[in-house]
Amino acid sequence: MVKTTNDDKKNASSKQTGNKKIKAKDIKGTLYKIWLYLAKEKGLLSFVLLMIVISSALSLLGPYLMGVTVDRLIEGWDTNRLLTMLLWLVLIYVLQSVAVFLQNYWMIGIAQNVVLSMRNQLFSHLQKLPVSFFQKRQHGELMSRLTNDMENVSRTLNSSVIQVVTSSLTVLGTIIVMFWLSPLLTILTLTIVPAMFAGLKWITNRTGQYFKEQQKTLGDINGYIEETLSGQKIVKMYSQEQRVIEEFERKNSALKKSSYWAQTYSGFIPKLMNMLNNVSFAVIVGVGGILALKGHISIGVIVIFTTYSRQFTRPLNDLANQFNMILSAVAGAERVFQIMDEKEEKNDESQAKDITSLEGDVRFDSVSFSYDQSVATLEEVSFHATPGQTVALVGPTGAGKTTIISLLSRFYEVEQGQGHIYIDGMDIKNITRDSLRKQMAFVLQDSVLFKTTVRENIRYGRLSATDDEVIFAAKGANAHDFIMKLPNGYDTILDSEGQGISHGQRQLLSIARAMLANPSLLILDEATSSIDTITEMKINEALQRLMKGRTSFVIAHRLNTIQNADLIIVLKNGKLIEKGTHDSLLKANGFYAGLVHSQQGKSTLA
Ligand SMILES: Nc1ncnc2c1ncn2[C@@H]1O[C@H](COP(=O)(O)OP(=O)(O)OP(=O)(O)O)[C@@H](O)[C@H]1O
Repeated sequence: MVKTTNDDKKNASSKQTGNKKIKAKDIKGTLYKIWLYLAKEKGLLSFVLLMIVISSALSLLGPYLMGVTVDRLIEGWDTNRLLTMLLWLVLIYVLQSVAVFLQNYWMIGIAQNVVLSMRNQLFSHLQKLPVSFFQKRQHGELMSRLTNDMENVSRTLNSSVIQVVTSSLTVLGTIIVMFWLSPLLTILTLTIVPAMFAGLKWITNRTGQYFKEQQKTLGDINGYIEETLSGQKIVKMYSQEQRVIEEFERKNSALKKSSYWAQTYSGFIPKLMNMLNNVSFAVIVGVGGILALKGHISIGVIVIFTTYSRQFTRPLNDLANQFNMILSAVAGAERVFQIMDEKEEKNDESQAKDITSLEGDVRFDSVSFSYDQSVATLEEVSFHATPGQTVALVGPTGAGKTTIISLLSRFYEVEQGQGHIYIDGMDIKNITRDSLRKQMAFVLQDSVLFKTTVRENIRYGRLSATDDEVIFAAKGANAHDFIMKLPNGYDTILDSEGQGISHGQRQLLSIARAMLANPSLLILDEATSSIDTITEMKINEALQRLMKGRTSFVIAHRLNTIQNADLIIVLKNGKLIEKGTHDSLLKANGFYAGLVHSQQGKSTLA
């Protein structure tokens, strides 16, 4: 078994960070943006800098005074003087620790303030971005920017910034004092540096290769575990257990091999540093001894140099390690800023008005639309829904049903000259987005629930609703009975995955939320997944109640809702090819009639 020490792990992790493919494209620009955040904390930052200067200076002063003490002892200092000097030394080291503590304490405060405001700004900016932005990106990737990337920035600001400044100051100060004491011995000590970096480079090149391999095989094995766990049922059904185990063992062996070499090579780093430190120690003591014998330097100078040489190689090594971490944090910050630079949803037109109520008269007038300006998603779609009507949108997958809803809710905009959408006779461009959406409610296939109580989940429909109103809505949605059977009734905490309640019950909650919102326009995206007959009946009954007196748009997958719709709009390849009632369309014996006949006996239409 390969043993790993803490140092090895530290080196390994810093190496891994360095190996990640993310690299900042505009380091200068990103650093400037980070600086703008840091600059808000200028006062505290100058205290931190002061503490860094003090602690670095004291770290030079301590060893220097020790050397002086050795020389004075040789010259015949008495015990009293020695004790006084020792007290000074204790004071210096105590003060240095205090300065280090304060610089860390204040810097953590600064870092957390910066991260707090970056995270707040990023989150609130995300809320203002248009729907099209989210459709182009994976949620996992966005989550990673809010969590991993921010964490990366936070960690680096917390420690790396201080370490880089302290290390640079210490290295610079040490070299200056060493030159002042003995240029010859300084040059000899410094010769160790190129050897140290050459050795480090040799090892890092090797480890880099193996760490890359290790990351790849680790990703591979993780993916395989996830795949087989989520597909356990299929694995068992087809009796593939043995084959899966063999494949896993093969991947596991590959991981062991790459990890073995990665750890072995990275394990050399601290050993090499130690060896070089010992060599430099021997050189200083040997050459220093000769120089002292010849009267060029005192014994005290040798003592100072031996401490300084350690004090000098360690920060150099730290600087090299921190460099990788800082680069990866800058890349993380850049990814955060990229989102902050994304354009927010367009402002409402200057003439746009707030609306407080709607009759629910909806008219599409020759509306055309394209997501990417090349392929037409909708072509000259026109229809008219009068208040209270139920409109069913029917058509094969990709026909443009969801796009019609997205345009109606202004998640996307109809471009100039591409037609108009009127609500109660007003072009929707002249209605503010916020007030328009307040008049709409959505019951979608996948009901979105939040990790809070049932009560608050329903109240999301109208935040000002009282508890009684919430219960009234739940009763109207046929949800009250099942809620009362939950462990804590309305106070039961749901999780966002909706565990503990069925798919159908989630739909009922979603209907209750819509009832509470009391919208003029209702959008329903029928659930396609199988729901038991009793719950389905409850859902249908609740929906009929919800739809009463409101203009409703139903993206229809089932025959029963469509049969009762006042208007059925049949779409194909973005074109409205038929419209009418179920009976009239059946009589016309066109595309819709064909769809109905071909789907007879099946549960879904589209
Ligand atoms: N955000 C988007 N960016 C680019 N193209 C899109 C986007 N959303 C939908 N489309 C494309 O527009 C066309 C119409 O999609 P839409 O979602 O409106 O169809 P639909 O009838 O609702 O389909 P389904 O029944 O499968 O939900 C499809 O070809 C789809 O690939």
